[in-house]
Amino acid sequence: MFSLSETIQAYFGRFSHIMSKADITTLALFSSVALALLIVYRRAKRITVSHIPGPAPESFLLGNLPEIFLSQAGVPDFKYQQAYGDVVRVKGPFGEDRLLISDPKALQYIFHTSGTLTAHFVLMSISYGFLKWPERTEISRILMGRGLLWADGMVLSDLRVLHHVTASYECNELMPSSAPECKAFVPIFRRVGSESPALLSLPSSNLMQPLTAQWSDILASSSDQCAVFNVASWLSRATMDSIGEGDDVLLCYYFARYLTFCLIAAFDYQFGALQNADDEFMKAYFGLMSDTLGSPPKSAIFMQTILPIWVLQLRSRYSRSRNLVHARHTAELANAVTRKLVDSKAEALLQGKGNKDILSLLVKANASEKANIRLTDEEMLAQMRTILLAGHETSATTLCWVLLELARNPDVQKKLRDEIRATESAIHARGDADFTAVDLENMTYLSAVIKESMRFHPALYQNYRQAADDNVLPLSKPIKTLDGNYVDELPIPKGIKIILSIAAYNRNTEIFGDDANVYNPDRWFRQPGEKKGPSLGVYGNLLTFAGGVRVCIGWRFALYEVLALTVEIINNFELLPTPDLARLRREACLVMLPTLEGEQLKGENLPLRVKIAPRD
Ligand code: HEM
Repeated sequence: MFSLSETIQAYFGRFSHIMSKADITTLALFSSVALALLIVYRRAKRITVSHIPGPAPESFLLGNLPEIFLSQAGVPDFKYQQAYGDVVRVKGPFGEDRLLISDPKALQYIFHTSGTLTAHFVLMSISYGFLKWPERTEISRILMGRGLLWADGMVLSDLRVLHHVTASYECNELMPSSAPECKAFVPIFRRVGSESPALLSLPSSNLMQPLTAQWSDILASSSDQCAVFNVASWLSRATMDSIGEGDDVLLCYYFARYLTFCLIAAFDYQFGALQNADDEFMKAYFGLMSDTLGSPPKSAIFMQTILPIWVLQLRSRYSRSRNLVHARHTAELANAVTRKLVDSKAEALLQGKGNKDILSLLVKANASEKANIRLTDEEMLAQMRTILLAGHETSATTLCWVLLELARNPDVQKKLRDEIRATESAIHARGDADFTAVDLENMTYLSAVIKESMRFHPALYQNYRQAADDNVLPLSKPIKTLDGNYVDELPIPKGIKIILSIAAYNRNTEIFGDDANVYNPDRWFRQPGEKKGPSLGVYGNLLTFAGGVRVCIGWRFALYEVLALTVEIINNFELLPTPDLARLRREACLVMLPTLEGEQLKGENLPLRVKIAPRD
C-alpha cells in the first residue's frame, strides 16, 4: 500500500527530467495537503438536516416536541411553515434532528415513490421506504390492537389476512375503483341520518331512531323550537351506527404494508348507538381519543420518545394512570363486542346461513384453513377494532368540522341548502323517494363544501414516518440552508424521524391559492390550471386521506357517509354558532377533535344552536 504522498510522488516522478527530486517532494506534499483540505471542505459543505432552518428548541431534553404535541392541531405546523417554508428542521430529545415536511414533491416521494405495490398472482408485496414511528404504532396497538394501522414491515398476519380475504373474494371485487360497494351503502347512511318513511321501512331487526327524527322531537318540545346540541356527541354515535350497519360487503380494498389486502367494514351488526347514549360501549368510545391522547404531560412525551417499546408495552399493560385504564377498558369492551360477532358468524355459518359481509367471509375462510396459517383470535379482533375506531372517529370528526363551518358561514349554508332542495325536487319529479349516490355526487356545491372542509380541517393532521435507509428527498423548490446556500434535494440519514404535515400541505398556497388560509368553498370552482403540484391525494389532491401505498382504506366509505349525513342535516335544520365557540379548540389527539378550552377532559364538544330549517 502506498501513502497518498507516495502516490502523488510516484505520479510526479514521471516529470523527473524537468523537476528536481526536492521539487517533486514539495509538490507532492502540497498536493496532498490541498486534496485533504478539499475533502474536509466538501464534507463541511455537504448538506445535512442540521443545515436546514427551523425553530429553536424549547429545551435540550425535549427539543420542539412539547410545542408540536401540546399545541392545538396544526398550529405549530402553520407557524413553522410561515417562518421556515415547507421543509423545517425540528429538534427531538437530546438535540436529535427531525423534519416537519409539507413540501408537495417530498411528500409525494415519501407517500408514493418510495412505496411500491407489486402483484404476484393473488399476493401483493409492498416495499416501503418510510416506516411508522415505533412509539406511534404502540399507541395504535393500545387503541386498536395489532390491526392494519399498527402493522408495519413484513408482518405474518398480513399474509394471513391477505390469504383469507383473497380466498374469499374474486380479485376484481377487491378493487372498488368505481366504488359500487361504497355507493351501495348510501341508503344506510341516509337511514342513520334520516326520518324518511321509505327508508325506515328497510328491513332491520333493531331499527335505531334516526338522528334527524330525534333532533326534530327535541326541537318540537322546546319553547322556541330551538336547542343547543353537542353535535360532536350525536355525530359520533351516528357514524358508529353507520359502521355497524350493512348486509353486504362494505368496502374492500387493498393492503397495508408489505403484504396485504384489505379489510372491510361491514360488520352486519347494529350498535344502536343513536338510540342509547348510555350504552357502555359507546360511552367508552366517546372521549377515548381526547382522554388517552389529548394534552399529554411532558413526562409522557419524554417517556414515549426515549423508552424502548417493550417498556412502553409493560407500561400500557399495567399502569394505573387514568388514560391507560380507559384505553384498556375500551379495548376489553371492543373485544367482547367483536368476539360476539365472530361467534355469531361462526354459528350462522354452521347452520348454513352465512352472510356475505366480510366478517362472515373471514370467519369462513379462517375455519377452513390449516391451523398454522389461521388468523388468531387476537388478529381477527384487532382488524375489527381498527375499523371500529379508524372508521368512526375520523368520519364523525370530519362531519363536525363541516357543520361548524356551515354554522359560521350562513351564506355557504344557505347556498348548500338551496342546492339540496333543488336536487330533492328533481328527485321527486322523476318519481323517486330519496337521494342516490349519483345525486350526491352530482351536487357540485356540496362537493365543494366537503372538499373545502376536509382541506381546512383534516381529521388526521399529521403522519409520522421514519426513513428505512439513507435517502434523498426531492424538493418542489430550493431551500436556503443556514449557511446561505440553496439545495434542491435533501439527503436524509437512515432512521431520521419525519412529521408529514397533512394540515400544512392542505394550506400550501402554491397549490390551493394565495387565500389557502381562508375557508372558501368557491376555490373549487376555479380553473383547474390554477392548481399546481404533483398528484398526492385521492380526493381533490388533498392529503386528508393520506396517499400512496398506505392510503386510507375507508376513504370512499367515509366520503359517501359525510355527503349523505350533511345533506340530511342541512336539508332539515338550520345551524347557528353559539358563544361557546369562542372557546373552541382543535384538540390534537391523533385525530383533530373539537373540544372547549377548560373542558378538554370532558371530551369532544361542538355546541351548535339548531333550528328547524323552514320550507317555502
Ligand atoms: C373522513 C374520514 C377519514 C379520514 C380523514 C381518514 C384518514 C386516514 C389517514 C390520513 C390514514 C393514514 C394513517 C397513517 O398512515 O398513519 C388512514 C388510514 C386508515 N383508515 Fe382512514 N380515514 C377516514 C375514514 C376511514 C373509514 C370510514 C375507515 C374504515 C371503514 C378507515 C380505515 C382506515 C384504516 C384501516 C387505515 C389504515 C391503512 C393502513 O395503514 O394501511 N378510515 N385514514
